[in-house]
Amino acid sequence: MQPDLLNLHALHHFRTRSPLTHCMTNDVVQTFTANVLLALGASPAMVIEAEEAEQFSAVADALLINVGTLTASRAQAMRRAIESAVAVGKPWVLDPVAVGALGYRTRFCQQILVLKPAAIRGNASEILALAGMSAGGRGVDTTDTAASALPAAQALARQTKAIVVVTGEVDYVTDGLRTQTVTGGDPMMTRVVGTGCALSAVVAASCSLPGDRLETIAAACGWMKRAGTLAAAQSRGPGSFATAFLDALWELGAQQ
Ligand SMILES: Nc1ncnc2c1ncn2[C@@H]1O[C@H](COP(=O)(O)OP(=O)(O)O)[C@@H](O)[C@H]1O
Ligand SMILES: Cc1ncsc1CCOP(=O)(O)O
Repeated sequence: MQPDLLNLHALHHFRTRSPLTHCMTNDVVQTFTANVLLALGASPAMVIEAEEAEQFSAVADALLINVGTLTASRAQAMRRAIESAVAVGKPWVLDPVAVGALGYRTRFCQQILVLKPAAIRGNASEILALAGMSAGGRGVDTTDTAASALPAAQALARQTKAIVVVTGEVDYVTDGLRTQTVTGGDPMMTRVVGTGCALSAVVAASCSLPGDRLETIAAACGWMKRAGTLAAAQSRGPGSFATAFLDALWELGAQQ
């Protein structure tokens, strides 16, 4: 990551505005996602019942839709929440967990793309599959590199008008015309569940900020990568990494 991509100005803005972030996410990563948002200064809320989700997404600053543990009733609630957010101009972000590998969620994600997500964040296999260019990864894990998925990300961005983020050893953030590259992080980020899902929540929160959305989302990717680098240097394995990662997000900007 280039130093300026940490974008401390955007980080200060993010913390000051503390985006109220409505997370409709999977069962595995709820607490970690909330803690990542809190460590960065945002305000998470996990509201999932259809009636409440519809109500809350109109009030929150941004909505995250993560299909990691999708069920039919959750799909219905998610659709109502998205429609409600869109009706009042609030941004929503899609994390297409394991799309391509599994049929029901793949069809659901393809259907909701017409509701115009502000951004889509996935690993390489998920982005390739959502773009219709491959059959998906190994469950929730990628079998492709982010670089190999960049053309698919750019095509998906042009098709949907969303900012598309494809993550991995290098993250790419694209609107189909411009592409930002974010380096850094550590492979240990893939040994703790939820770093990708939590990044998608941070991307959602970032979408609520004014300014150049591509730049802000790239900054958000940089914050996560920077925290991953710092945490890896201070930890002994996945357990201490997760704790050090949250601490690093909390301290981000203090000594950089
Ligand atoms: N090999 C790697 N080196 C450095 N950072 C990585 C690596 N793989 C993934 N990351 C980072 O881990 C986070 C999760 O990305 P990824 O593993 O692609 O998502 P997912 O959890 O959805 O599969 C991102 O911040 C990404 O930049
Ligand atoms: C393990 C698992 N199973 C269904 S959702 C999920 C979490 C995936 O989280 P991430 O891709 O961010 O590590």
